[in-house]
Amino acid sequence: MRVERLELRNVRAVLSAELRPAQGFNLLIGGNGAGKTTVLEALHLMAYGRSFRGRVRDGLVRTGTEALEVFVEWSEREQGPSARTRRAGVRHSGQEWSGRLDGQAVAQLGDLCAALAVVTFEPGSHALVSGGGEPRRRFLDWGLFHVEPAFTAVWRRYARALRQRNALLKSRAPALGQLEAWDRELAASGEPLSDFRQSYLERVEPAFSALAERLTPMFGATALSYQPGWRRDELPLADALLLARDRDISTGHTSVGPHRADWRIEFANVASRAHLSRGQAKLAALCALLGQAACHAELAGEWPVVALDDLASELDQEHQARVLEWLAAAHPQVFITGTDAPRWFSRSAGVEKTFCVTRGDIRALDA
Ligand SMILES: Nc1ncnc2c1ncn2[C@@H]1O[C@H](COP(=O)(O)OP(=O)(O)OP(=O)(O)O)[C@@H](O)[C@H]1O
Repeated sequence: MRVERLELRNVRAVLSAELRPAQGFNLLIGGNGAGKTTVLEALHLMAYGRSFRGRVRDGLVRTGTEALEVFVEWSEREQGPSARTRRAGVRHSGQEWSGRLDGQAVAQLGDLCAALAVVTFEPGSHALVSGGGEPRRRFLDWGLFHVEPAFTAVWRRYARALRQRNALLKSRAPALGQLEAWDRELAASGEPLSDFRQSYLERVEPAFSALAERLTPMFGATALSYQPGWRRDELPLADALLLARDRDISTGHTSVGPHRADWRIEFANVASRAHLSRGQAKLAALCALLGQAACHAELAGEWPVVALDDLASELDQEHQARVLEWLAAAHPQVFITGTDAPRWFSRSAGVEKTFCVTRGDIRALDA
């Protein structure tokens, strides 16, 4: 996947900008507060429906304007017979939005997000390792939305059943027949949902381990282990829901199921993730994200776009070099922001295009 054109209007400090990035490495260089991260946020918005720094209404729309606009044109499967150019645009006020994909209005933001695949590593990415389970579940679900056509329906069915069951539980005296009906729905969707997630994690693991060997050899051998959200090795979800029913009625929420699922990175030489420094947690998160990108390349037949925010301040030079060498060999389209170019580029001719960002103004440097 390769972004050919990216347009931003009224996104934070950027009044209006158009970028025509290259395949390979694209650097966005500028001073603090210049608007470099904003470009990655715009890409992320198109791929996830929100910025990695929060929702659109949390400050993404330029002050004094009504709505932001982002437009992306990208090519898909450039090498194959099904090569095509796709176009997506979104206008978002923070409250309301409208979007178009390939000339058609889209009904759900999710339809836009399913089209463009972007993997973003940013200062908050360590939450993938050191935070709660939510970002790790999102990690799995994002991958599956893109590579497993049957996943979305199963996910929606489970989410709906969970909402309904929780609403019923909150009524404190739920009708047993209704509760049983939603339990059946949860079990019927939760079992395949867990199968999808578990097998996806197994698919990510080899790429993750290969990267970890390269980036974090001091941690020793690695594994990714999945926790389904109930004792799946002992009983089916239907039984787990039945066993938890009295407790769930008294607490007013569903205590077992894939919405409580999680996964863990296990390193042979690290007793607990609490022993990881923040920088080490970031490295582990980067291995997971790039492992996911590599897995996506294998399953979807092409690389997602890779966005690395402020790489030089996140990793030391040795680790930057290892990451950049790996990316140079794999050759996805990459966007990297920084106040300066990572030093690795001074010894390699890897940069395809550099954009100078100054107070919301973005200009390509002539090669
Ligand atoms: N809603 C907004 N309207 C106008 N300007 C905004 C808005 N939100 C943020 N800004 C400005 O946009 C800039 C933030 O841009 P961004 O975070 O992309 O900078 P950056 O180049 O990545 O900076 P750094 O190197 O410090 O991380 C800041 O100058 C900030 O004051």
